[in-house]
Amino acid sequence: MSMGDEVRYRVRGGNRLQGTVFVQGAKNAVLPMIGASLMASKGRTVLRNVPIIEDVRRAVELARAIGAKAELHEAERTLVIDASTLSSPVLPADIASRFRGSFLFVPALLHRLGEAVIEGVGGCNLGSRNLDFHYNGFKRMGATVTEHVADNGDGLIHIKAGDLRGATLYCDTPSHTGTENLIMAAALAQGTTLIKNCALEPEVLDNIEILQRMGAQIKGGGTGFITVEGVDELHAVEHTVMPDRIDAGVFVMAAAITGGEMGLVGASLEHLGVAADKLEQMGVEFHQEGAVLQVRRDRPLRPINVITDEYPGFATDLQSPIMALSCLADGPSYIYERIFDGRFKLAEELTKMGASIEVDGNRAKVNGSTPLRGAEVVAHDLRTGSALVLAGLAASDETVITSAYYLDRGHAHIAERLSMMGADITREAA
Ligand SMILES: CC(=O)N[C@H]1[C@@H](OP(=O)(O)OP(=O)(O)OC[C@H]2O[C@@H](n3ccc(=O)[nH]c3=O)[C@H](O)[C@@H]2O)O[C@H](CO)[C@@H](O)[C@@H]1O
Ligand SMILES: C=C(OP(=O)(O)O)C(=O)O
Repeated sequence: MSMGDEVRYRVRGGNRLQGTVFVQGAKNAVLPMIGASLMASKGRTVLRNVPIIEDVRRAVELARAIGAKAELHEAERTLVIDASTLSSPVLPADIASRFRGSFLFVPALLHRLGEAVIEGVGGCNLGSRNLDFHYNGFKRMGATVTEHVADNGDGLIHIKAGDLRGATLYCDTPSHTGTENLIMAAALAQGTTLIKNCALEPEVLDNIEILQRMGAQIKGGGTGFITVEGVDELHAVEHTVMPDRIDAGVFVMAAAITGGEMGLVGASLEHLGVAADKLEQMGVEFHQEGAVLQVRRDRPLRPINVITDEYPGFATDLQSPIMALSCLADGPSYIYERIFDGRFKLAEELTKMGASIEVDGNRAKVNGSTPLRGAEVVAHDLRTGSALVLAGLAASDETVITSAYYLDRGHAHIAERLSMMGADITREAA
């Protein structure tokens, strides 16, 4: 990722955070919604509460690259998409390989143009990230999937839709984007589709909601079995993106790691799933007051045992942040990463800051409590980035986080939002 090293964050730790913060719209909800909006052959889709993050900027570029009109009104946090002019089935590598959500454009291309050409798929490098559940599902519905080598030697994948027909589909494990892509493929297919072992994440449900408002016939959202009755067309609608539970979780932990107190506007305790219970066990107090989640931590941090799992289990995207927090807990914490097989690169960065962490495959033991000190550290991926910001907030001296484009992929205005609560953090872009 070439832009990676150009962005840096500098954090000077030690300040207790206090105040009110606005939780952004959810990255993992808006990306499939942009994919859904491309399925409407006429009209303009209006998405509200859109997070102003790099992944959304890439999605806008990609929508334009395939012929749609897309305007991101940053001050209004509103995205307007007119997909009536969709014209190219090619997802070009220079944009598509910079974010994972690019693959959520595939169902729209299959339905609208009869084919999709995938030159690259991005996303954080977290070990192996396969797409077989998606490809197998598309094939069961009648698509053909072939791999080619382009003239420049790079591999590309060509999916030809034919007439997509309803079928019985499944995910081997409840894949988040897999469930979304199969629902979108089924929404405009002929006949009925049953999808087994579906993901239950709130973002999947928010995406089902927009699709239903567009005219899709979907039943069973929030259960392991989803049935989709294909319809002939979907129409453009207006929809407000749900709040980002991972962004909320990071701010809860910013309050926790600094011994602070915060009101999070838009955060939902329910959406935090087991993460809320784990943070409570560590010593965080929560009070949901309508749309505001009040949090504080004024007792010593206790160690924790975390097992990442699909929703409502402990979200893997909060695993790195809680690893940073557990460095300051009073005793050993145990973390078992079950979703991705390469999501512990953070450990070596935290070690540079004085942490003591033993990694063994997908398990890590964090030997707390060790005082953290500022260092120059690398954001290997988005959540490593947010975890290092947290560590920096609690560390002595200055922490410099390089390769921080990743952080901007998923968090909007993070330096400004933390500064408003008393943090000393600045963003530098070369
Ligand atoms: C844009 C988006 O929404 N990203 C989220 C989404 O990623 P994403 O949708 O890519 O994650 P999945 O739920 O698909 O992946 C979970 C696991 O299933 C495996 N798998 C997945 C699909 C497949 O076809 N074959 C296969 O083997 C993956 O390698 C991984 O080990 O869910 C992840 C897990 O909650 C989050 O960390 C990401 O932030
Ligand atoms: C892994 C993540 O995102 P993506 O799937 O977009 O790479 C993430 O949000 O932490």
